[in-house]
Amino acid sequence: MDNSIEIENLTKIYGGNIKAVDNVTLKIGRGQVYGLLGQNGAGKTTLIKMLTGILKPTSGTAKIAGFDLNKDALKIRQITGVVPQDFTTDADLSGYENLKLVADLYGVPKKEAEERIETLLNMVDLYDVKNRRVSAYSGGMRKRLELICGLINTPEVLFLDEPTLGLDVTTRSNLWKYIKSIRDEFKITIILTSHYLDEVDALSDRLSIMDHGKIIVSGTSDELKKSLKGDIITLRVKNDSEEKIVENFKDAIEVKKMEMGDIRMKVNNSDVVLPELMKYLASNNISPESISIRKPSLDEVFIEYTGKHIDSEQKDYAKMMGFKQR
Ligand SMILES: Nc1ncnc2c1ncn2[C@@H]1O[C@H](COP(=O)(O)OP(=O)(O)OP(=O)(O)O)[C@@H](O)[C@H]1O
Repeated sequence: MDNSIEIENLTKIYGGNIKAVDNVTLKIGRGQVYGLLGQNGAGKTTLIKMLTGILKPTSGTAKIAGFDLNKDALKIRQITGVVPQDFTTDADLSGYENLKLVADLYGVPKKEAEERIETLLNMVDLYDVKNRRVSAYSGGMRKRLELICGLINTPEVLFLDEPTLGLDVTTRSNLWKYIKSIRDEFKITIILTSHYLDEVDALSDRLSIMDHGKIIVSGTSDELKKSLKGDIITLRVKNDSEEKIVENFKDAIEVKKMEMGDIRMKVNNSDVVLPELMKYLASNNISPESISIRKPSLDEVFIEYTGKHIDSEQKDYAKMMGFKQR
């Protein structure tokens, strides 16, 4: 497949010792939605900033639509669109005025800009409110406006950094509809960073899991789920019983104590192991607080490859506390 992005050994070290992006090598095919999944602090934003020419890499290189990051940063800025995490639109201006401003910044000729703005506003169902001040938009409407601001220069590659961060569940899935229609209509490459598993699952053709600045694993969501092989039993018991259970079931494909007191057991066949487990708990007078069986999900994939939960809620709260709104 024709690649839209080719990254080679890209590294960013902040202040001499914070390795935010660590030797990333990755190829991203043209016309795909590519998900970068990782906890806050995994290095996703830093990677995007380098790929859009905003931040200079410490070492390594990348080509965006054939342009070299270290030589053609200006050109890269012209052919990419970025929708950052924080709002960039001006709340005191109308939706239309914001779009016009961005079009002017990119030097889009007047007539072309008018046509493009109209098409984009219709695409995300904002045409009827185009003259309303952005301060009167809902969070979802404003995000839709931000989304099309990133498309004004008809980019070859669109970067969406946590596009639905802080939005409620309904608004988030509503926004997914628009992201899908952008992909289908414009046939551009979309790089999407997110710490929402369902979002990356629903939107990405392929994805990479990032952790501590590194790409841990890449593939389609199905490939990654299939790579897990086996059912997952998650069990929560009182603390002093955990070690005994882990020891007793050490012949499972994998058994380990997780953070928050869970025991995670990967087994070939949960239909066989579950009755054994229940028998063991009963005969040892251990009453489980909770027990669940799951076929591999993207959540399990994340745990398998990073050794931890993605823990969205806590991070959302942290994010919301510092969420910039004008
Ligand atoms: N300007 C900066 N100076 C110093 N350290 C930074 C800077 N920007 C980011 N970092 C650090 O680099 C690491 C990666 O941050 P980055 O923002 O790229 O992660 P992320 O996965 O995008 O998370 P988030 O979604 O919170 O932005 C973190 O440890 C972060 O604290």
